[in-house]
Formats: sequence, C-alpha cells, structure tokens
Amino acid sequence: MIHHPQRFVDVILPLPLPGKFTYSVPEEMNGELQPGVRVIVQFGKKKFYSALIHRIHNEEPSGYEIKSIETVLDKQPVVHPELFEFWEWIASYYHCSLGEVMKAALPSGLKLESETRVIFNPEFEEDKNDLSSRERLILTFLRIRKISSVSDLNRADEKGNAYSVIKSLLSRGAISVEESLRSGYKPRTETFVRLAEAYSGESRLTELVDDLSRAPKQQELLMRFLEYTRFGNEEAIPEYSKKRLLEKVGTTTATLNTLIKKGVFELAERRVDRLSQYAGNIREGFELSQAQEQAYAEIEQNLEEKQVTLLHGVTSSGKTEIYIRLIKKYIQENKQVLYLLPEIALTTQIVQRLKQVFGDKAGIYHSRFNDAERVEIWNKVLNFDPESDENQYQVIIGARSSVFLPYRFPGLIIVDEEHENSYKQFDPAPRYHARDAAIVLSHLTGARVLLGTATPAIESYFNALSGKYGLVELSERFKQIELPKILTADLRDAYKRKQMRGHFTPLLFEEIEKALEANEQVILFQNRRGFAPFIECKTCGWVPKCKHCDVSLTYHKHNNSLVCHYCGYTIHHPTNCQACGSNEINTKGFGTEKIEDEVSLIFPEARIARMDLDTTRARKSFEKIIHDYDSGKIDILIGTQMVTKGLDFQNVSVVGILNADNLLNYPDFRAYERSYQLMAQVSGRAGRKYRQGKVIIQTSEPDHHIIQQVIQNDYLGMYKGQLAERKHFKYPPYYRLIGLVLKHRDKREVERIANQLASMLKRSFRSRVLGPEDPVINRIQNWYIKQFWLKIEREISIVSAKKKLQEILDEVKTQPGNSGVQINIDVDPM
Ligand SMILES: Nc1ncnc2c1ncn2[C@@H]1O[C@H](COP(=O)(O)OP(=O)(O)OP(=O)(O)O)[C@@H](O)[C@H]1O
Ligand SMILES: [Zn+2]
Repeated sequence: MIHHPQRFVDVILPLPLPGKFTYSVPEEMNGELQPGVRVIVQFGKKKFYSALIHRIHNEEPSGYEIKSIETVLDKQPVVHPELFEFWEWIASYYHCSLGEVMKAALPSGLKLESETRVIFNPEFEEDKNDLSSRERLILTFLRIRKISSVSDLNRADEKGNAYSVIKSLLSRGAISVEESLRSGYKPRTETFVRLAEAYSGESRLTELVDDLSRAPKQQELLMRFLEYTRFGNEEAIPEYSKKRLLEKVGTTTATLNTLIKKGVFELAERRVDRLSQYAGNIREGFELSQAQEQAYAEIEQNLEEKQVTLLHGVTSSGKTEIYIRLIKKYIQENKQVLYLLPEIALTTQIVQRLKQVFGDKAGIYHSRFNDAERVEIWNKVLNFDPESDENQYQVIIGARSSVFLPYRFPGLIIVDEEHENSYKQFDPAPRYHARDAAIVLSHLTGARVLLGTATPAIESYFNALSGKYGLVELSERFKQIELPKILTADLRDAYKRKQMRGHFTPLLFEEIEKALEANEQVILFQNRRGFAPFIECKTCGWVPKCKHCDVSLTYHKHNNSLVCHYCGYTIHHPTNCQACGSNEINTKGFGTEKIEDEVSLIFPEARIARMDLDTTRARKSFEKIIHDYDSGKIDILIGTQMVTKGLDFQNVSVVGILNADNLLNYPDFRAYERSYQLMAQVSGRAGRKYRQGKVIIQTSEPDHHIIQQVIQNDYLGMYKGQLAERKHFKYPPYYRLIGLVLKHRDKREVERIANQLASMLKRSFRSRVLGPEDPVINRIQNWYIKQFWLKIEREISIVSAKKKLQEILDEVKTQPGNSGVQINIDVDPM
C-alpha cells in the first residue's frame, strides 16, 4: 500500500474566535487543496461552515481529536493566498479575529453558514436532465418551502451535507442566499441550444438535413443554427441562445421542441453576465487646464518617490479629471485601479463620469448591489488577466469594503474625499479605516495611493507636511472661478428682532428668492433628518423617549410618528402628554423634513426635493434625486451631510447652512475639524460652472474662529489651531487612541465592571487611561454603555500595548459574575 503523508489544513472560520483551526485532509482530497480554497468543515456539535484554507502542512496537532474536512467547494482559490498577509494585518492592527476579517471581506454569496438562509428562485427554468438526483431533491424541498436554512437542507440531503449541492444550484441561478432577498435578487440565466452528441458529426447531419426536407420549418431552424454557430468552421461555437435563435429564424418554440424530442437538439441553462453593460458614448478625458497639468505632473513625480501622495485641491478644482488621467496611465500599464468613495450618494455622479471615459472597464462595488452581482465582480477582479484583451474590470469604483477585493495587479488606489469618517467601519469588527487599510495594502502589493480632498484630515495633512506623504496643492478652481462668497447670518439677532420666517433669517430668505428668480438652484443643509429631534409638553416639559435607548424620539411628520434613530423603535405621535394629560405638545429643534415643510410654505412655487436617509432607502433613489436636480427639475435641494460633498452641479448659486451651532457644539475632539470640513465642502457645491456662488451660514456665533476660517478659506489656519489643541490634549496625530466600549444588560453591573476595569487599566497604563465615561447615548437597545479611551504615545509599541490590553480584558471577562459584559476594542476611533 502506498503511504500518503497525512496532511492537515489550517482554516479560517467566519467566527469572532482567535486562532486558526486545524482539520485533517481525507486521502481522496489529497492534491485537490490549495490555500484560498473554500472547504466545508464541522465546528461545534452541529454547525457547518464554509471555511478558507489558510495553510496546508504535515504538523499533527496534539491534545484534541481532529476532525476532517467534509467537502471541498472550489477548484481554484477564491482569495489569493498573498492577500492573507493583508487580512492578518487588519486582524492584528484592529484587534479582531481573522474570521471577522473574512466575514467583512467576502461577499455573502461566498460564505455559506449553517444559519444562512437559502431561497428558491421561482423564475428558474428547470431542466431535469441537467440536475443530479441530490440537486433535484434539494430543489424540490426548497420549492415547497420557498426558504430554508442551510442546516435544514443538510438534514434533507441524503448525505447529510448539502453544501456542494447548494453551491452548484447557486451557480445555476436556481437558488439564492439570504442577502439577495432584500435587494430583490433576480438571477439571470439564459437557455442555450446545442446539438445532441449523436448529431455532432458531419455525415449524420447531412443525412438529417435530407430527412427533414418534408418538415421545412425544422429544416430551416437546423440550417440556420448551423450557420449561426459556424458549424465546421474553426471559430465554431458549440451553442446558441434559444431566445435569439427563435427570434432570428422567426419560428416557434414548438418547432424547436420537436427537434429536441427527435434528439437533435438539447437545451442547457447558462448563467449570463448580470452586470449591466455601458451603452453610452466613450469620450476622451478633458484636456487639463494649466493648473491641472501642473498638479498632474507633480502627482506623477510624487507617486514615483512616495508610497502615498495627498492631493489638496480646493472644491471644484477639477480633481476628478486629474484622477481620470492617472487611471488611464495605469490602465495602459495593465494595472488594476481602485477608486474608493466614502458614500454611495457620491457614486452616481462619479460612476457616470468614469463610465464615460472607461466604459465597461469600470465596475462598481457597493452594498446596494445584490449578492450575485457582488460575487461576479469579485470573480472578475480575481481573474483579471493583464495579458488578455477581453473586456475586464480594470477600474473598480467602490465603497469601503472594496478594499478587500482580490486584486492581483493593483497599480493605484485613489481615496477620494479621504477626510470622510464614513471610511471607518464602526460596527461590527473589523473596525477598520478603509483609507488606512488601502495604504497598508499598497505597501504589501507595491501599488501607490493617492489621497484627494479639498479638506484633508488633520492626520493626513500632518503626514504630508512631515514628508511621510507627498503633497500636491491645487488652489484654483477650474476656469478660475472664484470660491464662493460666504456670509454669516446672525440667528440670535434675527430671533431677537423677530425677523425669522420659520428657520430662515432675512438674509438667507432673500438670497434664495433671488436665486429662484434668476432660475438658479439652491442647496440647503441641515445635519438632522426627521421633522423635529424631539417633542415636549408645553405644560410639564415631558419628552417622549425610546423604550430601549437613552434618547428622545425624533418626530417624523409624514407618518405622524416618533422614531428612535438608534434602534428604529416607533410609536404614534401622542395626542396628550403622558405625564400631565395636557394636549399642548410642541416640537423642538428641526430636521430636514421640517425645512422641507417650511420651504414649501415660504416658496410655494419652488420645486423641492429632500435627500436624507429617509428618502434614499430604495436602490435607485439617489440616482433619481441627483438626476432630477441636475436636469433642472428641482430648484431647492434639502439634505443632510449627503448633499455636502463631491456632488457636481452646474447651476447652484446659493448654499444655505441652516444651523452651524449644532455642528460646532458637538462633544468630540474632532468637532471643529469636522465642522470646518462640512461647511467648506457644502459651500463648495455653489458656483461651480459659471460664476461665483454665495453661501449663507446661519449661526448665533458669527465670530467663531472656525466659521471665520471657513469664510477665508483658511485651511492652514484651522489645521494649525487644531494641531496645537491635539498636542496639548494628547490626541492624534500625536497620540494613538484606542477606544473601549463596555455593554451590559444591567446598568449597575456595567458600572461595577467598568470601575473594576478602570483600576486594572490604570495600574498598567496610568494616566493614559480616560474613563469610564458615559457616551453621548448611554443606553442603546437596552444595552447600558460605558467607554474608555487609551491615549498611547507614538513612541510606544502599539502591539505590546494591545497585548497588555487584551490580557487585562481577558482577566476582567473571566472574573466571577462578569460573563454578561461585552467589550469592544476600537483602534483609531473616529
Ligand atoms: N479640464 C477640464 N475640462 C473641462 N471641464 C473640467 C475640467 N476639469 C474640471 N472640469 C469640470 O469642472 C467641474 C469641477 O471639477 P471636479 O468635479 O473634478 O472638481 P473636484 O476638484 O473633484 O471638486 P470637489 O472636491 O468639490 O468634488 C466638473 O464639472 C468638471 O467636469
Ligand atoms: Zn431606541
């Protein structure tokens, strides 16, 4: 007997557990396995997971009984094993498990778990002969139930393990997995016609054509099929789309079916590319202005010398056109390019602009895409072949998670609006920052990174000034249009003089009126959605609060409800105060919905749209609002921070910031930096094409230094001021922050454990510990919350700091009575 070496694999399981998991390889699978391939393994009593092979080796682990792999799902890796180094960095830096990184990285179509729900696709045209008996059984099971968990399907399967069957049914489009349901997944399959094996020879065919002379329709169909598939030719194709064949020949399915019955033709179900194709015209990029040319040349130079370059270009300076030129260059070098965007609100316009230049070479990847589409992009990126001329995605435009796509030849990563905090994932782990992750990825792969923004993050500008990053400044707008004129409107004064109309000062009101008269457009920014942040009884001061969270409920007028923005808890607007019974209840504060309401009263002729979380839940809603506004169907656009950045409209002459105070007064060490960024960005939407625009900032502190800096376009002044504060109060970029969040169902318990943790932390970290503190919202979904901050000097090794921290947390969690606490670590919290 030949003795095979017993082999083992370490796999990554999609679980928040540290460490790797070792399984043995059954002999028949020897040789089939590679790192990056998915396998099904059993973990725990009944649970099966699709895990990723991380390493193959011969080192038998000791101390426990080792299980063997159940099934192998892939022939080829779905992740290049070189990328594991990137995953390991994410796991170690952001302090989470490799399994959590895997969960964030892979689209859910590539991650079957016992709990994953599988859904029958009613549109699937089943061809019995194409399915194995196990596949048919599972499909029948699903047809009856419509939806079922993987573990139920395992039970239904004759071998007790349905993974490979599910995978095959998924690839045929017969079923889909859970996420797809939400996005209205419709798998696209197409039926193809091919010759049956028996008729594949030329002589049999000639005979057949003669035989069919008495059935002219069938004969014609056959002849035309042979023509279209170029039968006998060198470039012959084996099959032809059924739909197109019938259309072109102009015959019925009956004719085709007869030929199928006679055994001449067979049908095959094929999945066709679901990603939509670009049908518009392709344009060359614009010719760059002199200032753009110069910036471009400097960027090129910097990219040669530095890993990371920051392009600091004022709003509407034409950064996007510079990116386009750069992308072209990398495409010519057969490299892949990633264009990161912080939010989907922005993708609509950018995608349009990039598609016009790059056509089908540009692919989009974000959470609004259904799962099948995401898997397709994943595979296209995975299989990118620099030598091939085929249409491939060479430019990926994507949000945060597209940093995890399996690039093999990345040349350039552009991080647009690099200052945006939505690049940071808050929950769940990995709590990574996509900009910083992209920079690490570039170090590992040799790609270069270009950060671009009109308002750099303090940290990025710091790195640029210190020489760590290259720095390119572009200080004029395209066409040398002047930056908008910014005026303040004093809220306190206007209220005192009783000049306010709703939430509009006379100045803002007049400017809107003028713009409307001139047929120009207006953008109004308010950083809260809903009608009013809370309501209050006029008699006793009672404020309705969420049952599960420590926040007041936001009033939404359109459905007369009170909603918790943290957990979604919703009640009807009460008619009476629940404390004193009074029926006089006032709304307090204001959100975008209220502004919309007021605008429609104050400017009854104006056409209005609102863009916030509530109006953009549907997949295409952004596109519609942006398109309508762009094409002049809307005069006034009201929105939250969604309207503030990156959008490029030609005809906006006035921007109104309804209340700058609530930006400035937010309790966070970044509040001033963010206020500056928000105000400068939203101002930048005005006057982009024809002439200087106008911005009105309503505030009760017109002399506030941040507002003055916005008015003077004094980024550097803001930067220096903030940097001094950061140094003094020990914040980034001088110190690293690690946030700790403790949650417990019991208020007193979370306090007790937080105090316990505090004394342990202080023993090791001393004055670097801040806390325990109450966060702004100290109860969310019935979890009571306490937080800590650790401020770690740059000179101290963050690795050992985190190690120490983990030891302390492990000790706290294992103390008697502490099992109910959850502790999250957030490295570089935003
Ligand atoms: N070289 C050029 N030729 C023609 N049009 C240009 C050129 N450069 C920029 N533009 C146009 O000027 C406008 C502003 O450019 P762009 O949107 O690239 O600015 P940006 O720097 O990205 O601004 P923001 O930071 O505000 O997003 C766009 O409408 C763009 O099409
Ligand atoms: Zn709530």
